[in-house]
Amino acid sequence: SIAPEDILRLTVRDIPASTSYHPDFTQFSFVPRSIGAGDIYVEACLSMFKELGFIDRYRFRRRTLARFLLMVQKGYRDVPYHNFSHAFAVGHFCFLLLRIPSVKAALTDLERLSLLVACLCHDIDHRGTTNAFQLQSKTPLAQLYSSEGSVLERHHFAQTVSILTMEDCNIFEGLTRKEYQTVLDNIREIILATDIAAHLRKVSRIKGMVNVGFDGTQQEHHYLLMCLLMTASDLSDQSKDFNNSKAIAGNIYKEFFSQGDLEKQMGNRPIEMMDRERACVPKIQLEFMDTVALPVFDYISHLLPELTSTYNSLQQNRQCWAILDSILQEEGTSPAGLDFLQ
Ligand SMILES: Cc1nc2ccc(C(=O)NCC(C)C)cc2n2c(-c3cc(OC(C)(C)C)ccc3Cl)nnc12
Ligand SMILES: [Mg+2]
Ligand SMILES: [Zn+2]
Repeated sequence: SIAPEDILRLTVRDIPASTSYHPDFTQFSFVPRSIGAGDIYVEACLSMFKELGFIDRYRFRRRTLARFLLMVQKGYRDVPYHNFSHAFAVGHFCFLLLRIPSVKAALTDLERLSLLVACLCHDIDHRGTTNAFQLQSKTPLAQLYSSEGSVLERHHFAQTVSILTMEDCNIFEGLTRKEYQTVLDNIREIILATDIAAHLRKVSRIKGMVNVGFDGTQQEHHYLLMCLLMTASDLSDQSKDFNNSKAIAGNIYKEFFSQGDLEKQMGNRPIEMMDRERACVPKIQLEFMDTVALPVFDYISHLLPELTSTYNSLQQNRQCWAILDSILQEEGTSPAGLDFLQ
């Protein structure tokens, strides 16, 4: 175990290259970001579709799938957190979930296909700012979608559909009309489920499903399970070794604090979480772990016992944040910027 004061000093550099930690792509402890950058992502995505049997089952043309994946990768912006490496990490975790026998038994093949595609596409063209920012700043996206809500998520879905209409990028061309409609309906619902406000409204229904046990004859349970697998994948960075989680949190706060700076320039006062002068990162992380991340992995590990060790990693990470928080309290340092996260 790491001594508390050492946690502050640990940096991502101190940890041996994460591949030495995570020898195997098919383990939940694998750190997807450790595979580097560039087109290797597309290769890895192709092998995920292959291994899940989707290429054969839905007669994907490899060239079409490769072009689709390249357009998805290109669709992401170079922002600190909501970039393609986040999408790939989310897709990889989803890939591991979809291989679990009880998930294969619970969901239809179309639902599993919808989940993997939705994970890779769920944050396409993210600008590194929140839905609240879109509305307050009356951005073009807000002009488009403010009346429906989930502004960013509707845009992520719209971008996904537009890629499918591009030259030789429609991976679903081999599906029947009914299958095509079902997959697009699923992908829309799954991407909309990644709006944190929508998630918080829905989480009690997910808890209800966990209490009574998954019932495959209920469409509502299929829908709630897909949402739960999506949000767990979206949060999966927090279930890896603490240095990965800490580094990822650092990227998220780069986005949050840049948004806060922008809001100040626009004459608006950012909320504390976005204000680099006021935010206490470990405190926000503790609250986020307790109110959002831990419940998601608590529920999913009740449904899928294979996720127990993942839930335990989140709890360990939560403890690391608690230690960081107490150290910063004792030191009484000014609200911590991001330096200790580097
Ligand atoms: C490490 C980590 N810290 C975070 C700290 C705060 C917040 C935040 O938005 N707080 C304000 C709320 C409580 C009113 C989000 C954080 N977060 C996310 C995240 C999750 C999302 O949505 C799902 C997946 C559906 C939960 C959507 C967007 C994001 Cl950035 N992913 N990782 C993180
Ligand atoms: Mg999102
Ligand atoms: Zn995401």
